Amino acid sequence: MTADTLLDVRGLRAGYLAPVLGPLSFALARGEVLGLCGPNGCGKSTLLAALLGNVRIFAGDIRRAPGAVFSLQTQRQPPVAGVPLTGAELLALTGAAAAGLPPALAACLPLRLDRLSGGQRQFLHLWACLQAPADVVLLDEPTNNLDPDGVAALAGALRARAAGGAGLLVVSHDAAFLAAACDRLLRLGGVDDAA
Ligand SMILES: Nc1ncnc2c1ncn2[C@@H]1O[C@H](COP(=O)(O)OP(=O)(O)OP(=O)(O)O)[C@@H](O)[C@H]1O
Repeated sequence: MTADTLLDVRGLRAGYLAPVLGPLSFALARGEVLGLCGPNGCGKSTLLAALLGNVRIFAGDIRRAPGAVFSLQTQRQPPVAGVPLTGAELLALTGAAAAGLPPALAACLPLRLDRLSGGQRQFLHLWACLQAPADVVLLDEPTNNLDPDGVAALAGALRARAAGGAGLLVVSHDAAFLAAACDRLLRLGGVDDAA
């Protein structure tokens, strides 16, 4: 691992009762946005979970930079119905700064999350993850529910976060978004992946 390497994955096979991905090898460096794509069920979400030690590792090695802090946005938003939590409070919970939020979203910050639209809520949830004080940011389908302006704003925010020194791994089926936001792509195709 070099000084800038945040993650170094070698020959990883991971899954549940049996492996669902790999063997897979790749590295992620500071300042880099790595896109992760591939068909439904090929193991993209499982890979994110494996990086945090949340699924079974059958083979291989995951090396993390010592002391690196990880932030994960999953496809499942936490339930907010009936919870009097505002957008501003959500950002405070993860330590995320509001600076850089698109103005329409910044205007939503004083409002309860359960009174926002699905896209507004999605954007604030992923902003809370993206801008948390982490070295590695893992995002799973962050463009879900976003309109084209939101997708463009998100791509810019990812680039800015990487320029600030983080490393990002972003799962998406949106090829145009990945092309706009990422430095390179890792394509998963099943249990014979090799990168
Ligand atoms: N908790 C689980 N227990 C057992 N198998 C699971 C579990 N979660 C996912 N799987 C299986 O692992 C495989 C990979 O799932 P995963 O969610 O990683 O795919 P994905 O590439 O993220 O898919 P999508 O593009 O649909 O989000 C699938 O065959 C799925 O059925």
